[in-house]
Amino acid sequence: MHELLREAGPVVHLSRYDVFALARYEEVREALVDWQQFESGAGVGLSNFRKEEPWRPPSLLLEADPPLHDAPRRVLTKVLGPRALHRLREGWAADAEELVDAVLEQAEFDAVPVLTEAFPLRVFPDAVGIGKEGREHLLPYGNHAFNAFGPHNDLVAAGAPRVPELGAWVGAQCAREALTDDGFGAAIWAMADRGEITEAQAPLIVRSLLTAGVDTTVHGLSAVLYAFATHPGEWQRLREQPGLARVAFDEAVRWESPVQTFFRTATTDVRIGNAVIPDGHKILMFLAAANRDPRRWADPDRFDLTRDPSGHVGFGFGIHQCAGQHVARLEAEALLTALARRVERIELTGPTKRHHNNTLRAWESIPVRLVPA
Ligand code: HEM
Ligand SMILES: CC(C)Cc1ccc(C(=O)O)cc1
Repeated sequence: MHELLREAGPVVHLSRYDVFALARYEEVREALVDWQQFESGAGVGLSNFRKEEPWRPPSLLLEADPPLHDAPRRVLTKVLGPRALHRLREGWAADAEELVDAVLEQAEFDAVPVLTEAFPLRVFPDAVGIGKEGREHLLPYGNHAFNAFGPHNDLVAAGAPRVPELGAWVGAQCAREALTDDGFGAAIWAMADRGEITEAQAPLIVRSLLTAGVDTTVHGLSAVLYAFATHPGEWQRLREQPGLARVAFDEAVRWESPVQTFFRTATTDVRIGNAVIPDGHKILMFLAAANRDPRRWADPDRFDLTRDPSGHVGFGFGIHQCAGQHVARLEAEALLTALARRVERIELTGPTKRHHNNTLRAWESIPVRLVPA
């Protein structure tokens, strides 16, 4: 389907929702970079916040344009910066080794609940500094948030009944008194003390971490695990060169694109090629199609560790490029390094199952056998 969209032209009008689709690498990258003509402030889903009430108060990063976007972004860039991640590195590596040693006791298991869900849920909530109770709310909350970027279909309807409870729990975790004093959350509140942001903005910035930081890495880790289970030659390459773990994750994010699509809104009549996108219309960006555009990538459908995946749009591009990409990469590096040292081969032991979501390319089940090294 992505091929069809790419070949139909630089812009494709999808009449069902009256949106303008971009599926080629150049056009997607340019739309992501051109925040003035393609705004985020009207929402990055199908819903236009200028016409419809958002399902929750808009994000101060994702759903904001400069200048409102600037201070919250500066804060998250610092809070999720190299120094903060350096402090987490050793602990996350040890946690990953412990988890992998434990799963190697089992001959066969479903890698999704046991590994790719378990690891992010083991390290990330503690890194944010939220309480131990109720963490089972995180995945369904994120799952609904990602569905909510799409049309009001059965997936959104299925999640709607739990929104009040999930939203209340997530909101409560963002309060200063709910957070430990050593996590990302406390660091965000400390920025409010320094006047970099207001006290009113602090909880919403913590909410961004809880919304964007769990389901994405769960499905990103599932994607890289599935890639290695189906490409044994690449797994051997990683075992020979464990330093390839980080680039392997980026190649998996390019190849699978856990975040498949999201939108921008035209702030004027925008000309692309010989098409004009009328002011106020939604633009749907197909990241996965851009990440496999033969105009940009040689042999695009191949998961290939010898490729340089930099420049992929799986984490977005430009001023909204993923603020947590280094957190995601550190999680992946920890888990992949622990696996590469201990596992000779990853084998699928049964049919895999997808988890359907309006935005995420997600996994329900990946049954595997890990052959110990
Ligand atoms: C594999 C994992 C991940 C993927 C594929 C991913 C993907 C993305 C993408 C495509 C965007 C751009 C959205 C846009 O341009 O409108 C984005 C933004 C963002 N991501 Fe990630 N993300 C991941 C993990 C994370 C994590 C772990 C965190 C938090 C620690 C996070 C926090 C954010 C935030 C706050 C934004 C908004 C940035 C802004 O608007 O300035 N993400 N992410
Ligand atoms: C790919 C993006 C749409 C992921 C995402 C979700 C939510 C937020 C937030 O700020 O709540 C930020 C980023």
